[in-house]
Amino acid sequence: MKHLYRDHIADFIYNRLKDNEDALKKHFDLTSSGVGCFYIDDLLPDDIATRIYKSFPETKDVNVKKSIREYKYVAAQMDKYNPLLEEIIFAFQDVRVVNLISDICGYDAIQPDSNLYAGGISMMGKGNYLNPHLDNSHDKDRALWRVLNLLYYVTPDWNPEHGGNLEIWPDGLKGEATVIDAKFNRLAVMATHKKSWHSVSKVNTDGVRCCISNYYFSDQPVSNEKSFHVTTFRGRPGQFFTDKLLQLDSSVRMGVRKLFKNGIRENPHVYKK
Ligand SMILES: O=C(O)CCC(=O)C(=O)O
Ligand SMILES: [Fe+2]
Repeated sequence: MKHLYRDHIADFIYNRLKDNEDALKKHFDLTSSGVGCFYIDDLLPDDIATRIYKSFPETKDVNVKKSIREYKYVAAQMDKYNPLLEEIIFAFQDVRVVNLISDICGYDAIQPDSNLYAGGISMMGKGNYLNPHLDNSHDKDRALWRVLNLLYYVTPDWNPEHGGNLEIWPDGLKGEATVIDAKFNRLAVMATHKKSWHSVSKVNTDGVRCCISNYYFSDQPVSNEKSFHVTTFRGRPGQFFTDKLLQLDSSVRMGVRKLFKNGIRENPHVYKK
């Protein structure tokens, strides 16, 4: 009974993906030599997507992450917010949705992450950005590999000129970026591995770019990589000094994690139940 609503949302997600399965498979397959990805628009009926957007908290009521790496607002402790947010997040963890997305991407043994380690909701307002980075390779206990990133955007009338575009760098930061703008009611799915560089361009409008975020994990990595990496940031093309600083920052954090498996402080970005 309790999960009726998330089941109902999952039905819509499942059906929309299923109806487009072949095209999505083709797209993921075509991109997977670089960074496998696909996106699908009109994921949910417009009124549900709008209600999800309206249920986002204000940025003052979530956690800010602000450094030269990134500047954005996040929350994973979902029992503190409008319950619809928890329903939509966990709809993406419905076993039918997880299995269908695994199938589309050609991955086996995928599991969602009920701890919302680095998942949950994210909000980006004017001046917010995410520098190019690789997501942490693992889950919170470093037992599973992070293999897919699901980003569902819900801000009405968001367009590419507002910034906040997802940029994927299949040929690295010296190559061209594939841009997926954060269009209302769009789900973007991308592979995460040791070469899946991605970023979010600076938001330059007064609105807030709202996103529902989920990661999927597996006991096997996407490519034949063997070792752990922390979330690793770089400068954008042209940001020479930022790039040097971020490379140093990543190697220091990597060094710490080699010494102390779980880092020196507990990562606050999880859902404590
Ligand atoms: O918000 C997005 O489009 C990307 C988010 C992301 O890459 C991250 O949180 O690691
Ligand atoms: Fe990321």
